[in-house]
Amino acid sequence: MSRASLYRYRLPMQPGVVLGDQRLARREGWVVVLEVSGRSGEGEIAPLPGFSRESLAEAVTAARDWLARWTLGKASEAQLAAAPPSVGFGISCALAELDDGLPAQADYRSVPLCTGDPDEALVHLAGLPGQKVAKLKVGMYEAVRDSLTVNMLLSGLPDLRLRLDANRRWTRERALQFARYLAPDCLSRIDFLEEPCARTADSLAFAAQTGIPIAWDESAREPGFTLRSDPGVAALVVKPGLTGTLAYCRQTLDHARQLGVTTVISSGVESSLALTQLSRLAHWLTPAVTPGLDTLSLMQAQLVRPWPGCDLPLWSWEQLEPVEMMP
Ligand SMILES: O=C(O)CCC(=O)C1=CC=C[C@@H](O)[C@@H]1C(=O)O
Ligand SMILES: [Mg+2]
Repeated sequence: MSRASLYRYRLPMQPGVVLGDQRLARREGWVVVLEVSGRSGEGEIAPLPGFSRESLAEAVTAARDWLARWTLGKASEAQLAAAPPSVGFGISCALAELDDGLPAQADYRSVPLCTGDPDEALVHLAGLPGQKVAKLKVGMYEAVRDSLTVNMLLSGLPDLRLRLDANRRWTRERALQFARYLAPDCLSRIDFLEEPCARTADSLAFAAQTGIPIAWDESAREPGFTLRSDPGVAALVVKPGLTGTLAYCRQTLDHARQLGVTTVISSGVESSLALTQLSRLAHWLTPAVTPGLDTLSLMQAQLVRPWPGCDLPLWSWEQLEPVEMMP
């Protein structure tokens, strides 16, 4: 006997959270629960506004449709692969948990995300043990201000390395302006700059002209994108929650590895439920690369599965809204 359930959640974000070009007051999505012969598996379906092509309505419609067929034994992996990415990811995680297809082990490491006051970030990073790598958003202010922040962090902490992310906000000229203001002795400690320019050609030209390695993130999820081992491309950021089924994510990671491109598993600002699954996935498939999963600090609560060490309130199943499934 197969049983599928969907639960709607609406988690409040911290005040002032801006992702891409959108302010996000709350994070909405669904938890899918699959039960078969006393075993169960869970997954999270959470398209991210401004980053996912599918809307919340499209996601839940596709999820209810596939799940209705699954309970009748008439759904296929191919149909799931053709579903919107957030649906493919959430349901494939639940299916994987049903048959132990997602290893339970994780180390819950993450590269800290620097948000808010750079001086506070400096103090926080100074206290971190071991190899210091942090992520910093750029492109939201003037190029000179962003470069001053980068210079301050890297000169203040000689053992710090940075992942930067412009979310395709710059023109080539603005990106080059940013690079010109960077302290030359700091450049070697920038692991990569995600998505500097709106146009991929400009991002490649930026990498070639400045020697600053870039990483693809949003571009790699655009229709027609082909990953190549272009000079200057250091990494591919993979957000499984926005990419698709676990099988497709594995294919994507394997393809990048064959091209010699480092892969970094990253959060799509899912709840603690999916983030713990992403940590397991990173430990399994990209164990040598610390993932970018430090997004719980953007939220005001966790969801049914806590992230170890996080002291945000944990919402229980009773705080979720059951969704009526298709007959
Ligand atoms: O990658 C990380 O370290 C954390 C996740 C993260 O930076 C992002 C998540 C979702 C959207 C963006 O704001 C941003 C990104 O573009 O990578
Ligand atoms: Mg990014």
